[in-house]
Amino acid sequence: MSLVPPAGSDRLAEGCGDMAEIIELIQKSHEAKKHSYSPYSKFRVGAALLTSDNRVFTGCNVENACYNLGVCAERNAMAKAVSEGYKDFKAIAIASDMKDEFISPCGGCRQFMREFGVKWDVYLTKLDNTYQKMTVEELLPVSFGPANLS
Ligand SMILES: O=c1ccn([C@H]2C[C@H](O)[C@@H](CO)O2)c(=O)[nH]1
Ligand SMILES: [Zn+2]
Repeated sequence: MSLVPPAGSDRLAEGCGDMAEIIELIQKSHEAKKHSYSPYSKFRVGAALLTSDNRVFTGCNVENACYNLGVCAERNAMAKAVSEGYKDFKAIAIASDMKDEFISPCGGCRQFMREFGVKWDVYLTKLDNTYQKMTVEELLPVSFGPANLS
């Protein structure tokens, strides 16, 4: 587990580009969470996806009166990126309002992530900005992917 300095504190990030990048990504996932449309679960989630050319695509969960049509924050962020021509992903940060637990992506989102490779990073965060970093491979071992169809 690692501790991310609070917003506005750039000191720890100085001289450490990667760290600054991750802090920013986590902050963006919290921003995205503000747009969460979750009147049924009342569980807000935001995601910020970093592409290999350093673009960020954000997403939030979007629920529906027909419950099963709801879409997760992570999948919305990935679909936004892919639909704009970006599918090389470096990392995704996920934020919820949980204080005591790291938000963990659902099985469907893990499979959706896996479509775009297993060697990229997923930052599971808590409200206080502490995070757990896992690769897609760690989240979904022994997975089924595009190569299995060729
Ligand atoms: O990682 C997660 C976990 C849950 N949700 C959403 C789905 C649903 O809208 C709500 C409750 O499960 O949270 C996400 O967007 N991402
Ligand atoms: Zn999901």
